[in-house]
Amino acid sequence: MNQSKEQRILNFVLQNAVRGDPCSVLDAIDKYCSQKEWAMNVGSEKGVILDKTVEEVSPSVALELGTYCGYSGVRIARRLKEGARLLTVEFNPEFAAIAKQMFEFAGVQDKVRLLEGPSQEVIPQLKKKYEVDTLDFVFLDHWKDRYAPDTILLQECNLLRKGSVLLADNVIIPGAPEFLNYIRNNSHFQCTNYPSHLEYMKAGDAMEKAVFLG
Ligand SMILES: CNc1ncnc2c1ncn2[C@@H]1O[C@H](/C=C/CNC(=O)c2cc(-c3ccc(F)cc3)cc(O)c2O)[C@H](F)[C@H]1O
Ligand SMILES: [Mg+2]
Repeated sequence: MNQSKEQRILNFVLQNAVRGDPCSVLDAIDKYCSQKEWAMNVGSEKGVILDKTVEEVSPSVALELGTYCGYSGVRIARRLKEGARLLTVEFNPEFAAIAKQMFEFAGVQDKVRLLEGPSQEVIPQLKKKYEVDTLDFVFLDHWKDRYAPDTILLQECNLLRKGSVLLADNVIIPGAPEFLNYIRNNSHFQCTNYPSHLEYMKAGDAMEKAVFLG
């Protein structure tokens, strides 16, 4: 059975990156996806916005929705302080298996916990099953029409506290109009837009940061 693109990305990392070196893993994925096969990783340009936001927030507990191959999970985990953890949610078993191997090769597996399942089922379990009190940082990068409902669900489950930071990828391409409309017209969130470019392409894209005001 011929391999998937995601398996080819992982193989390229295993053969070209350095085990235990997260930066070399990110560089290998960016090299493969810019030169061989495009893939929907947040990429190096928007990745810097992600890095800066994680450094600014310095989260103890971070959540990622949409693990895919683990690129942004490695990107976030490598910046986490001692004892901090990333919970990342992925419902496609093939992608989850790829991402798990990516985290182990990068050496961030002790900081990352991959939760297999749909976000709408996992989010309500975070407090009881995964011992989360509140989330300091949330990276949204899953199906774009799920950004708004999951942001509402996070609030309904009391997972946000004053100062919790949401960062959403792709608010231009593919776009998340319902999310932008919801979050920018909601007095409980302070929003900032970060113009950038679509990963590995010249087209314009942007990230949106939303700070929960409580
Ligand atoms: C709905 N709840 C979910 N729960 C758990 N895992 C989920 C859930 N929903 C999806 N997943 C999981 O999260 C991932 C989905 C990522 C979706 N990302 C994109 O579509 C996306 C698309 C483009 C793009 C831009 C231009 C173009 F021409 C074509 C594509 C660029 C981007 O940066 C993206 O992030 C994964 F695949 C899915 O199993
Ligand atoms: Mg994305």
